[in-house]
Amino acid sequence: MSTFTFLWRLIMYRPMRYFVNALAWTLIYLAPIAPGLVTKEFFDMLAGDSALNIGIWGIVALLIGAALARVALIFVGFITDVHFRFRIGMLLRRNMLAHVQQQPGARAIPVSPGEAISYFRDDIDQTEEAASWSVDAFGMTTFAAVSAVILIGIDAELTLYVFLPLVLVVTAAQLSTQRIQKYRAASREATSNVTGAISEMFANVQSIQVAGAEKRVVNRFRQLGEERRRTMVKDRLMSELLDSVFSNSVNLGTGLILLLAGQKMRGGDFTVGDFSLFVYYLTFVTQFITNFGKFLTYFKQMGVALERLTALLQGAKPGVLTASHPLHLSRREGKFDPDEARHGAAAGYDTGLERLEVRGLGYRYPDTGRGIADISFTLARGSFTVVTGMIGSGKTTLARALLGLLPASEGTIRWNGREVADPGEFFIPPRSAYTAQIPRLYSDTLRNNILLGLKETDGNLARAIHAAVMEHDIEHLQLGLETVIGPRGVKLSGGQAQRTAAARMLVRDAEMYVFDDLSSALDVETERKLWERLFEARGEATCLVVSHRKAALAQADQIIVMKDGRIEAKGTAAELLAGSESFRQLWHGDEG
Ligand SMILES: Nc1ncnc2c1ncn2[C@@H]1O[C@H](COP(=O)(O)OP(=O)(O)OP(=O)(O)O)[C@@H](O)[C@H]1O
Repeated sequence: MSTFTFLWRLIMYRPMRYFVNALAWTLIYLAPIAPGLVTKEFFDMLAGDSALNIGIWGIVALLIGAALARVALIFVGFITDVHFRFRIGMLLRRNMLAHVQQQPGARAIPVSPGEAISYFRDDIDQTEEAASWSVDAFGMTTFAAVSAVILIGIDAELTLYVFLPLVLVVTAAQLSTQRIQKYRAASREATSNVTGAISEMFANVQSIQVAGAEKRVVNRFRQLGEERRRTMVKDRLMSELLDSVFSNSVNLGTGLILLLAGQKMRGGDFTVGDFSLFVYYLTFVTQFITNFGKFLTYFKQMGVALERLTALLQGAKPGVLTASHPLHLSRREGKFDPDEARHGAAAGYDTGLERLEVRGLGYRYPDTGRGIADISFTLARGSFTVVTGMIGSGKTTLARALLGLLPASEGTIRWNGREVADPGEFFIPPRSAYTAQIPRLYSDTLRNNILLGLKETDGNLARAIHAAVMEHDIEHLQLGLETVIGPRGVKLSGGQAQRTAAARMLVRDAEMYVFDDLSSALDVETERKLWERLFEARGEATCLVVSHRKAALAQADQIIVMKDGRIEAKGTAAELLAGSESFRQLWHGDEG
């Protein structure tokens, strides 16, 4: 999609609001025409050349009236602008967020969350800015055209002589924006290198001291500081130079008018009022050129923002960004109903799981070409299935592709015989719940981390905590469930973090529980208790568990042994001990 099409589609999202905004700002930009003409009359009156006969107070009243009208227009203009630009920003953010949420969970965004936030904030701000300035560009051009007609009417030659060099000077300055962008980018990068170095130094004080590297680190920091100084000086020099060109061009223009007009005034065909009108409009025409340049810069930046936003869509059509959706800002658009939005994918399925069939499931990571292929198995209601295998054999990939957290490239999944079209939207509570190998915890209380917004009812929290073998840990925490566990749960041990995630999963009633290597940070005794309690608590629920631990394998109705992304063997522990060499190794390896 071209930048222009992007802008056009955004405008067409709310064309009436854009039109009203454009009208308001065109009037605002046209407003100085009137005081310019009044000022001309004032000077002509002093010189006795005035055609209007309204006296000095009449002129003062007209000037005040024109100023007040402009203030009122600007007031209206800001309201129309805010309504238009924030709707565009909200639509883009809404569409991007909806797209990210529809992506398979493990690949929702192709960048770090910090970077994604900068796309949502800065790139969309940039786009809003350009769309908003397009209105100004239109208004300013109209002003320039009207004022040019008036000035040419007074003196075409002077208009040309005065405005042409001015246009050339300011345009030349605008053309150097590319250079200023280059300097700006370099100074930004140098600044982030310096701040990056500061945070690395603070994070690694001990390693720096142990390696006796203080001097080298300080020298490197000096180098980075020096680089930053150099790039900042260039950046500032260029900006100041441009600023001075813009602000001085009015003075230069006035000087030029004086030189050229003096002659004409002596001849009597150019009045003092004409002179004042030229000078008055000159300021606004200069502003027009500066601001038009600004719009061009914003438009270019909008192109960059569009590229970045499109990259975040990971191959989806850029049209996703501008698709029209209600923002639920007015009563007419109605209230947003999250349940209606969420459960579309599951309509028509029975919730109770009788049988889950997976046939020929496959997924390859685009960057390594590794993954899983030809995975087929069946889970019966209430069964306990363990997926096992060596490190890197594809166990996690299997669980994630099944749940739609990775986009499976082949295969089918059937829930009670009916094909699941979108596993990512389908496998959510109350159909299934999942604990990842590396739990995602938040800097909040333990209680909120487990409940994640769910209501606490009839001891559901206590039961989940008991099943996840967490009750002793909570007793030993000074604030118990109200303990704030720090960013990403840093105040918890690895095992506590995993069991918190397990409790989060178990507090949600689900037909199917999927655990990815839940026991990797648990001691043998805690793990034994965990499986025991889980068997007590889960009732009819079906479990799919990634594990290599005997405590889990021994309980399994079915074990799937993975090797190099494929199923190597399937069966109970006894069958596999008799028939699978890989399984024997895993089983005895756990003893070791
Ligand atoms: N995000 C990723 N990008 C690219 N390749 C990946 C990614 N994650 C895993 N792989 C590769 O896919 C293969 C299967 O990995 P997977 O994590 O599913 O194995 P696993 O059996 O769960 O391993 P572990 O026991 O260490 O958890 C491995 O060869 C791994 O290198």
